[in-house]
Amino acid sequence: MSVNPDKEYEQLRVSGLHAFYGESHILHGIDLVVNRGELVTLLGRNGAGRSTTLKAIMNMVGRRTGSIMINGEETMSCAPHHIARLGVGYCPEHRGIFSSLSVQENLTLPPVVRSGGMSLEEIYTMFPNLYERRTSQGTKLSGGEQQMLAMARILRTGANMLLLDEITEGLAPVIVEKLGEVLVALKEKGLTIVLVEQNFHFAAPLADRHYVVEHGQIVEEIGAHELTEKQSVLNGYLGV
Ligand SMILES: Nc1ncnc2c1ncn2[C@@H]1O[C@H](COP(=O)(O)OP(=O)(O)OP(=O)(O)O)[C@@H](O)[C@H]1O
Repeated sequence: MSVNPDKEYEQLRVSGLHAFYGESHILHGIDLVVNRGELVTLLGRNGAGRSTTLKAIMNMVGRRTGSIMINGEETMSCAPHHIARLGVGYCPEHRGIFSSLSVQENLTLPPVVRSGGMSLEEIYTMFPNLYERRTSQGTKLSGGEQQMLAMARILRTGANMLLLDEITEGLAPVIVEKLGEVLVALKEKGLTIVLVEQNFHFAAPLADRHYVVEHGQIVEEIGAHELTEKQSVLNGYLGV
């Protein structure tokens, strides 16, 4: 797959983003920037608004106001499939696979929304256990295999920016470690990753920067190099 290696390129800019579920006002002016090739986390307590931020970027929540620029293009009025065509792949919290289909069918079914998607061969090299389970039905897969399949489906679509929501949730440590290796490999390919993650020990060594979300706003931005110095501030926000 080919990805622009220019790391200075600003791929995502969210400004003054408000989002609502019906009458509930959930996001109160989110501001964040993600550059090409960066891995950025959204940290915060349960209910802070991290998942809603990813859904709002995809235009998958109710009413929104503000601005979302992807590759310099304003996308507030774009449908989710248009946003996918701009290279954004969204992996929701509860995994998006077709459980009645086999692994291989799941990997060949998604429409290639843009050029540069990973070939089946590349996918099976990155996820050897999916190759071993290629004829197994989605329902027969372990949680970890389902998570890998969900990510693999997105990589098939040619996405170069991944919005990943709680991908390690409920998975065994050995699978979490494997997912970490996959994220490192994707970063090396130049992909941009926005990670909503409860498992800070998983996210910390992978991330370039962290945004802390509280009550639907970004309340702190912490660079990887500042983590030690700001650990107590971060712990305060996360309630640990
Ligand atoms: N479909 C929905 N309808 C109404 N309110 C919702 C909906 N989804 C989420 N919310 C509310 O929006 C707020 C933010 O939820 P969100 O899922 O974005 O939080 P989060 O930071 O990702 O934490 P969590 O890990 O709990 O999901 C919460 O108060 C939640 O109850």
